[in-house]
Amino acid sequence: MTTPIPEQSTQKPLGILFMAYGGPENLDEMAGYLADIRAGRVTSSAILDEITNNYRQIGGKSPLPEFTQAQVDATMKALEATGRPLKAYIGMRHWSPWIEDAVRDMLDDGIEQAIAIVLAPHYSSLSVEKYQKKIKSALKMYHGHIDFAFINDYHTEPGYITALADRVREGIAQWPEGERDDVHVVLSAHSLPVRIEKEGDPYSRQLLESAALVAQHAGLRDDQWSWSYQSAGRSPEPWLGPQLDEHLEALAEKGVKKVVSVPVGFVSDHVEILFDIDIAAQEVAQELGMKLVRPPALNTDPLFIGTLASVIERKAAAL
Ligand SMILES: C=CC1=C(C)c2cc3[nH]c(cc4nc(cc5[nH]c(cc1n2)c(C)c5CCC(=O)O)C(CCC(=O)O)=C4C)c(C)c3C=C
Ligand SMILES: [Fe+2]
Ligand SMILES: [Fe+2]
Repeated sequence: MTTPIPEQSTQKPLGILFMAYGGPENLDEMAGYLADIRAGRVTSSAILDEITNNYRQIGGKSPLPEFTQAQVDATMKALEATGRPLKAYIGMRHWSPWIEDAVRDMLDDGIEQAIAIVLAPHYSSLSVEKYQKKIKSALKMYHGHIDFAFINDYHTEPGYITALADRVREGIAQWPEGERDDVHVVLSAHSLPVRIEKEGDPYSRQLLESAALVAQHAGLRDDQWSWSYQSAGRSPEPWLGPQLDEHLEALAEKGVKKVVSVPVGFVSDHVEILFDIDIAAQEVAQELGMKLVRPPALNTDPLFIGTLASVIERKAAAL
């Protein structure tokens, strides 16, 4: 008697490459990490010391790899319902596990078709495009071929917007009901050099689209929120502003005393939030006599994870 062989799917898994900025696992890795971010330009010891000290104050390592892993696990769980064989890979732009290593693993696994998504909802030639270029150059380097479909942006997705609007409401709710009308919400994102504007980069337009939608969904009055950039790089060229510290000063001059800070360009809690907002901006706010509340980043918020799963699913359906 022969035992029937269970029917097995012969469909090859679709690779899903999740990409993020990358962060050091300990302070000894800082010099190498900065060398990669600064494309080999020498980092002065003053800047190295300053940034190392920032990381020391948030626990001596970047929390980004762990948040990324948790976001990927949750998204893959949400995608199980599609019933399609999928395989997740994680590649970082500026530190290990490198995007190039993830592409190598995908080639070794025989992946033929894949979707690439950056854990950053807004497109820029200086961010998302650079991640995509790394995939292309890794394929060339390994003389391999994978048919990649790129997700460029997802900055107006309803789940992402609603999750951020929830954060805004959570922040405002820190004040007693009678005081909430006086709370001002500052929405922000990573600054980039001003030159991107002349190059027709969609980054700032997309950010302002997200911000306006978040404000609308949170039911904010037009005068109850404003936009600011943050975390400008340490290079001599002009960066998009206003920067968060000067923006807080301008708000204080207008009499604002209660502020909720919600960074819309970052999807997890890492140094640009944990140091740049929770320590540096908080210090400025206190000096100005303001109370500043910063609700947690999206991290594994089910609405955000649902957004990632939905944009991936839609891309997969269109292949
Ligand atoms: C939209 C673009 C960028 C995002 C998002 C971003 C996130 C991010 N950055 C750091 C840490 C550092 N960034 C640094 C410099 C730097 N960052 C960007 C863009 C984004 N970063 C640019 C264009 C630059 C300048 C690079 C250069 O050529 O000089 C640095 C280096 C020191 C400095 O210039 O401040 C650090 C450190 C993290 C952790 C992060 C989170 C996702
Ligand atoms: Fe950066
Ligand atoms: Fe930065």
